[in-house]
Amino acid sequence: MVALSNPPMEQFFVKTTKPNTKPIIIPDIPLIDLSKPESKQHLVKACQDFGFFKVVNHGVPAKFINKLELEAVKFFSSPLSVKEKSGPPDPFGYGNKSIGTNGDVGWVEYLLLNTKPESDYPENFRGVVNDYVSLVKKMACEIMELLADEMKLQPRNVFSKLLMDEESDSVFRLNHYPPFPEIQENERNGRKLVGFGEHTDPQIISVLRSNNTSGLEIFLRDGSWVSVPPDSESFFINVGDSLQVMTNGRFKSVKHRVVANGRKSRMSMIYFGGPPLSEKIAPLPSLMQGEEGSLYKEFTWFEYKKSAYKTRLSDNRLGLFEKITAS
Ligand SMILES: C=C1C[C@]23C[C@@]1(O)CC[C@H]2[C@@]12CC[C@H](O)[C@@](C)(C(=O)O1)[C@H]2[C@@H]3C(=O)O
Ligand SMILES: O=C(O)CCC(=O)C(=O)O
Ligand SMILES: [Fe+2]
Repeated sequence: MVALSNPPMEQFFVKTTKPNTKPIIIPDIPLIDLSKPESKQHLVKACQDFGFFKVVNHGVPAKFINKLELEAVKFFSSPLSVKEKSGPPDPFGYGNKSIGTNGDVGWVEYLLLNTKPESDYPENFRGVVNDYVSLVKKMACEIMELLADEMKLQPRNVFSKLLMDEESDSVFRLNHYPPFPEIQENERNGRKLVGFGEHTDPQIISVLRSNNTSGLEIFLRDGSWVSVPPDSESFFINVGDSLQVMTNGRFKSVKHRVVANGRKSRMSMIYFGGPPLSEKIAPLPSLMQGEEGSLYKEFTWFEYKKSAYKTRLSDNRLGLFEKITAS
């Protein structure tokens, strides 16, 4: 029998630019209060400036979040041999340390689930995941309708209908980042342990909720990585590559990553809202002004996804679809 070896530990680290420095805490992470009507302008600005924001007063009852978190804790604390019965992630299922199929590794174990009804889920997850996903999808749709309103796009469900479509190709992910005790020693040497390497999400919108353990970092346009303070009662939203294309680059899909924590486990749950496979991903005609041309070649979500899944996490996936413009 051939023993499967773990990837060498060196592969799990990234160099930090300045050793011995504390992570920068994002100064003003855009905060959207969904109970306030003026959130619309704020939302558009957050999508343009950061591609990332935090949502409060979101209307998702804590009971549904807690139930799912409890099942996730139970699942990840079960023996590896039990978890592996739900793997490998091809593309759905349990995965451990290896992300995707192109050589990425991370200090993480996870469960990737199809959000389509009747999908095959590990025991105890079916009801809780379905309840959670429907609520979070509803919130994502509300956000996208507010965005459409503010941008004067007709109909106002121009984005949200893609997630509501029966054929919507959405994914749900549970990530568990175990603590890594030797982290401080590594940080002193200017190295961070990567939980989930830098990347952008390919879909339209991602809705993330985590426990109160830090780790998520976003990449700002000034070239710095900033740590996002965790908040288990809020949701964090990020613009995906497809929404960047549909807005012809007005909204930015944010580059983000997760670094491991020295003392505590981080647990996150993410809904990735995607369009149907056959959907053409292109700038919305009603958004284009004057002589403005599309920045992107034409493609369907199926074509983008197929290409994206051949890439490594940190690759610029959209680059392949950008039009080359003469300057
Ligand atoms: C390395 C990879 C993992 C990923 C598929 C890919 O080839 C490139 C995109 C990755 C990503 C990032 C966002 C989501 O977590 C994810 C499920 C997705 O749709 O694209 C993952 C993919 C994955 O883990 O399979
Ligand atoms: O686990 C997290 O906090 C973020 C993970 C992530 O970015 C992803 O799964 O695409
Ligand atoms: Fe992500």
